[in-house]
Amino acid sequence: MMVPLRAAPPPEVQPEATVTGKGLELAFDGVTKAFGDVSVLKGLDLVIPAGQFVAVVGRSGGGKTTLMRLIAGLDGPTSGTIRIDGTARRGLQPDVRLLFQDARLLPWQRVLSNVGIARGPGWKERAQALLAEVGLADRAGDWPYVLSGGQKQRVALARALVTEPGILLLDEPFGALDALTRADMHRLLTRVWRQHGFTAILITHDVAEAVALADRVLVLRDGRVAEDITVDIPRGARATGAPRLAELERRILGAV
Ligand SMILES: Nc1ncnc2c1ncn2[C@@H]1O[C@H](COP(=O)(O)OP(=O)(O)OP(=O)(O)O)[C@@H](O)[C@H]1O
Repeated sequence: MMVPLRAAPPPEVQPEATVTGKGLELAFDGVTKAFGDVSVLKGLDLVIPAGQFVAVVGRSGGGKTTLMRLIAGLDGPTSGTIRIDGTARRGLQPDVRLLFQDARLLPWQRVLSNVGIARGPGWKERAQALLAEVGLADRAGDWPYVLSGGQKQRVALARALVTEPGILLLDEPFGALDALTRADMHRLLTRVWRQHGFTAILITHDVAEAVALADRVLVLRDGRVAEDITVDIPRGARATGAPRLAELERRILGAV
């Protein structure tokens, strides 16, 4: 039997992202983090809806990595609560994955095994499919040392996605790449974010990167969110350098 096709909505109301809705909501209630006498985060109140792409910018030492470590469960807040989909976060959780500036691949494992690090039934097929998604289908049998920096980051991205995380934390993942490779990675990340629907939190020093990728940019200053800026420009229009984009960049730079 033929399944009737649903009529596509007119282009002007078509949602920009085809998110499958696996992202998790992240909430901070009065989150404080102190190291000795120094408060790095000072009572953060924030809700990041499921599936949103948020960039966090701020000066060096502003607490960005500390924030990531708290979300990842690598460290706990001094006071306050972090909730993931309404539940207080405790310790490491498999639905939150991290991507760092260095790919951190296991040098003694081939590319396929690096991606399929969480074994289990069907892991090879799953790892192979993810390698294809990041454009490395033909590199499954290679050792990590033969890959370029950008290719290593693609493998790390595939590995992060293998457990279908609800939240992906990206701590300056493209900082070490050249401009062209970085632009390729931006396109790839946008594509997989749409495809997989995770909530993305990207730390970056690069304001242009923040407004190119995110729905929302948080400026972290003196342990607080100094600015919370919505990037109200469709992604398709961002590459062309819309005047509104330059205006947002100036505003963010001013706040940093
Ligand atoms: N384990 C720790 N013990 C003591 N102080 C710490 C610890 N971790 C971080 N800090 C301090 O907290 C402050 C914020 O550090 P954090 O790494 O979060 O900043 P950042 O915004 O990520 O900086 P960068 O952009 O340079 O990576 C810094 O002053 C740092 O020295």
